[in-house]
Amino acid sequence: RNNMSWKGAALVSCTSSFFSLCLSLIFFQTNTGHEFPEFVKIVEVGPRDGLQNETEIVPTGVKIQLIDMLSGTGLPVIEATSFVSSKWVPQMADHTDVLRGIQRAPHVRYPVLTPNMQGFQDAVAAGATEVAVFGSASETFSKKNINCSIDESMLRFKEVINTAKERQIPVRGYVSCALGCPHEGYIEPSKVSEVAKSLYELGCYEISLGDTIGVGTPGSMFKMLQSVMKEVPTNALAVHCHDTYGQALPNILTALQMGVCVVDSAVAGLGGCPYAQGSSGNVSTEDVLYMLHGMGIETGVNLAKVIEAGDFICNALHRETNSKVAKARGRTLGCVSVRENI
Ligand SMILES: CC(C)(COP(=O)([O-])OP(=O)([O-])OC[C@H]1O[C@@H](n2cnc3c(N)ncnc32)[C@H](O)[C@@H]1OP(=O)([O-])[O-])[C@@H](O)C(=O)NCCC(=O)NCCSC(=O)C[C@@](C)(O)CC(=O)[O-]
Repeated sequence: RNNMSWKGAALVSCTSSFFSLCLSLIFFQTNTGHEFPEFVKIVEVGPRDGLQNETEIVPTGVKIQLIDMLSGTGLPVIEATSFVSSKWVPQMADHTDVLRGIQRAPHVRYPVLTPNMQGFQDAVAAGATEVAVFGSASETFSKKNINCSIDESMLRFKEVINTAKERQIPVRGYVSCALGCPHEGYIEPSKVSEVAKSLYELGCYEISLGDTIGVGTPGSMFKMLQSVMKEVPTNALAVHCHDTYGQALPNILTALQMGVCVVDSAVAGLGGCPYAQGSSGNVSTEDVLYMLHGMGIETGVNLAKVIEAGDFICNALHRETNSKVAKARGRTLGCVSVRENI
């Protein structure tokens, strides 16, 4: 009887979640007038965002092999490492060896994080051809993450972006805490749009809006994007969702429906930010691909090969994958269409 009532409750809960998701999508559709995009660009952040929070140092060879495996999956962008202080993030201390050690595939871009001129110069010396600066919509997070205020960070980024322009190096920009801050809590959408606008005007070609601690919902994602889209063209926006509250896929779906067609994700759902305690990994690349392919949205990425790369890194880390799709793949689900998506 307990089992039956549990199943009944689960069914009611799933059915009501499904209907509320459908209702919210209909609401968003009528309010945004957008259809889903036909193609979505996936930015794989596993080797950087995914690994930066690991307490045990991951051998450089493992990082290189992971990136090389991901390079063979059809992913167009793989964020390889970050040129930050090794005192702050020891896991990324081998950035130069990683960047020099990977086999670059011709159609893949390998951006690296550069918080300041020192990081930029080291990255270029190591062979970086694309970089990313990372700001925050929260003053406190900015201080804790990069040791300066938002205004100071913009001055540093301006120098990086201007030098990058001279060398024709594209720069991506991140806005952390776009849907909440581990220290300040709620962040006004207007603050997110202000920081996104500054980065865009400085010359970042794409602005990735990070739900750093994974607290967002389709409701807050909708409001935040509505505000940002007044300042930055939609085709220059990306979403970067962590899955702490299990909202990453619905949040991404909301963004897609509003016209965003760039999604950051991490193989095996690795990750977390060293300066955002308790936040879980990024949304898994496998789960995003499964959803997109199931909707008929093209990505050019081979999901089965991403799952293989996920198996590799999870074995190396002695860890179970965070990807629901990778977990489900090993089971007999008795449903042909599920396998077709893989
Ligand atoms: C930004 C800094 C470097 C400022 O750090 P600082 O201590 O304020 O820097 P400083 O300019 O005062 O210099 C102090 C020392 O740091 C060195 N230094 C200075 N710059 C560099 C550099 N680039 N690389 C290596 N070393 C550097 C510098 O040479 C000096 O060395 P010392 O003389 O003491 O030996 C520091 O705060 C830092 O490294 N922070 C790391 C932040 C980080 O990596 N956070 C995680 C990534 S962000 C994230 O995960 C969010 C995101 C992007 O994924 C999106 C989302 O989910 O929201």
